[in-house]
Amino acid sequence: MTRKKGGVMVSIISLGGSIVAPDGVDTEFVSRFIRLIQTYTGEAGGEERKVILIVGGGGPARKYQQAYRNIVDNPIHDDQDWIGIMATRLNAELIRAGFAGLCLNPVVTDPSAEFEFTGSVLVAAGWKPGFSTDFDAVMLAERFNARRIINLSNIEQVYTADPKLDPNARPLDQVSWSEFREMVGDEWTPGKNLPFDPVATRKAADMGMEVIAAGGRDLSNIQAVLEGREFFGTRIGPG
Ligand SMILES: Nc1ncnc2c1ncn2[C@@H]1O[C@H](COP(=O)(O)OP(=O)(O)O)[C@@H](O)[C@H]1O
Ligand SMILES: O=c1ccn([C@@H]2O[C@H](COP(=O)(O)OP(=O)(O)O)[C@@H](O)[C@H]2O)c(=O)[nH]1
Repeated sequence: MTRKKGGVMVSIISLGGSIVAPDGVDTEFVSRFIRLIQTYTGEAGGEERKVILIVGGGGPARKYQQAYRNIVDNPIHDDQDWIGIMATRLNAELIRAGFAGLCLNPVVTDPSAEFEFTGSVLVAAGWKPGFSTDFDAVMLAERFNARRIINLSNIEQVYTADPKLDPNARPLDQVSWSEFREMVGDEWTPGKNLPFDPVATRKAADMGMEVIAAGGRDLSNIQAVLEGREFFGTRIGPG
């Protein structure tokens, strides 16, 4: 999550579309979340605090992808992904504009390209087919030498299996990359609901990163994660 260089600390947050736009936009959550980040970046924590938010597609991404699958006989993976990407960009544009003066740069849609980060907050969205915004978050973490990604979703912890499908699924406080890879598999499926996508998982594991998976709606818990205090969630990391 963090990089301390020249007194600047950059936190990388993968903001799940499921909490920004579960169906339509959750405006109450979005305004409360923006206020939290405004307060966090505004406080002097001994160094300048900056935040990069990578925003997912949520309900609109899945609905439009489903509509496309209903319309054509042989839906193409890449086209499903491009539809999802556009939903991430719409959500991201809303968040960027919501930050007003704190976010001075355009939404980043290619984490490998040159871009400026002059404000306190930078907003990123989907890039290209083949993975989710989790992968874009890993790319940005690599670029900013961050060891940690905060992954906020509609679920408070990672479970042994999808708790919506498996009643015996157990929540985990900690899970190693190798165990997690067994859970999520290796293959990318457009629109798939997973705590962290398989392609992002491979890269984050190779880089020895740590992902903190936590619920997006508990703002005091998010603050605790940002400030390096005790929190409720799951640590995914090297074994
Ligand atoms: N092992 C697991 N642990 C927790 N959630 C899982 C797991 N496998 C699948 N899921 C599903 O992943 C969902 C979160 O992914 P997703 O809906 O894509 O969130 P976001 O939009 O926040 O990225 C959960 O609500 C849950 O149904
Ligand atoms: O760089 C990206 C980011 C997103 N997507 C597509 O957009 C969808 C929605 O993004 P994401 O899964 O990150 O949203 P969230 O799970 O947070 O709602 C994904 O399932 C992919 O189909 C993509 O192809 N490339």
